[in-house]
Amino acid sequence: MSELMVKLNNVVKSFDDNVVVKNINMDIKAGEFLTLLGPSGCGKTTTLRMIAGFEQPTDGEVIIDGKEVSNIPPHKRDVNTVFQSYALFPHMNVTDNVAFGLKMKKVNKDDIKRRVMEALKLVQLESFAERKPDQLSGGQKQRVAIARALVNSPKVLLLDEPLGALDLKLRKQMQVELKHLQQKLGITFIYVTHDQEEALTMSDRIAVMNGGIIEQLGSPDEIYERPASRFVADFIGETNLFEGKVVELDEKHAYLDLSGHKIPIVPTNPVSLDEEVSMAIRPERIHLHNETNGSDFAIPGKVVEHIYVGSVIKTVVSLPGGYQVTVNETPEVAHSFNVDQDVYVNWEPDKAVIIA
Ligand SMILES: Nc1ncnc2c1ncn2[C@@H]1O[C@H](COP(=O)(O)OP(=O)(O)OP(=O)(O)O)[C@@H](O)[C@H]1O
Repeated sequence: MSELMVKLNNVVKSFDDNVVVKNINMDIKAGEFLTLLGPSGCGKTTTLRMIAGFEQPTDGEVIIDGKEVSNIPPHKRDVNTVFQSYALFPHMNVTDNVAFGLKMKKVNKDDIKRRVMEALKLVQLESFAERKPDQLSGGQKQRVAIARALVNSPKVLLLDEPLGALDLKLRKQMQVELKHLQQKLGITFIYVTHDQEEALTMSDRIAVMNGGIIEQLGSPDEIYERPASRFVADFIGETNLFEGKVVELDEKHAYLDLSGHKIPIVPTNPVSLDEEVSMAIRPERIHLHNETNGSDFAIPGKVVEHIYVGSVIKTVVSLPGGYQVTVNETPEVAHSFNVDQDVYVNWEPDKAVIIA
């Protein structure tokens, strides 16, 4: 997976005076599943459309498989796009929808038939070949759209919120199917979504975008466990954020002062004495205790409420300095602490991250 497939080189896109993609650089490897993730309006779709060829960069280069393609139209690039809206031809049956691109390219009839059947088989729609789009469910329509893209054997498949119109259960099922398909075919997938759970489930790497820039590019694990910025920590999953001053440093730890309590952290980036920093800790990394238990540190607090969310309970605890933290625990553990009870919270020092 080391061969480079798509390269974005200082790519900028403006619409009139509005710069919506600001100097993006990104290397996407052959066979990689890369997701552009971010809130509405952050520039994900515009970035994808520049790779597809539907938009031209205002500045910079788009390189696909070693070739600069910025001025090459979409149909001459080795890429295909799957849209949320499916974009199927309503008057054509499934076979004709999937065959359309190959017919336009004047591929011979036998090859078209074979390739269409192969593509329908990949998405498990062989028995639906004669149906029209309005005789299919949303998930089946999206499978047709995927088959229509795959039939061209593109080097890169671009997917713009392809599961956005499906209900939660079907979306989860299709996420797994799409990931398996991508692994089986070994095609580079570039996937746009604003759904962080979807991105974490499917991707080899995620580019978290915000305001036209990439805030962080990394594996789901890196993005989740080591968010590089406050925005990433906040946008991906749930997190507890603290502000504090570095009051002590030793070989392994930095110690933050949080309203008079010294909190040890294992910093991944160098920090200096007296520096004001932000610290993020995930709810599932915080533990509740009745006593200090002689641990390295324990912050006293009071249970505010329990929130039920299925298999975990979110316990909100007020801490000194006006902070409130959310702690995820199993129902058994959470229920052993009552609302208004005095408690202690702590975590492993290496589970907290210092962020920019
Ligand atoms: N053709 C256009 N003309 C003018 N502005 C545009 C055009 N296309 C996109 N924009 C603007 O560019 C910004 C980024 O849009 P883009 O569609 O890339 O965002 P997105 O991250 O994909 O958001 P969403 O998740 O809502 O689709 C938005 O402010 C949008 O209004």
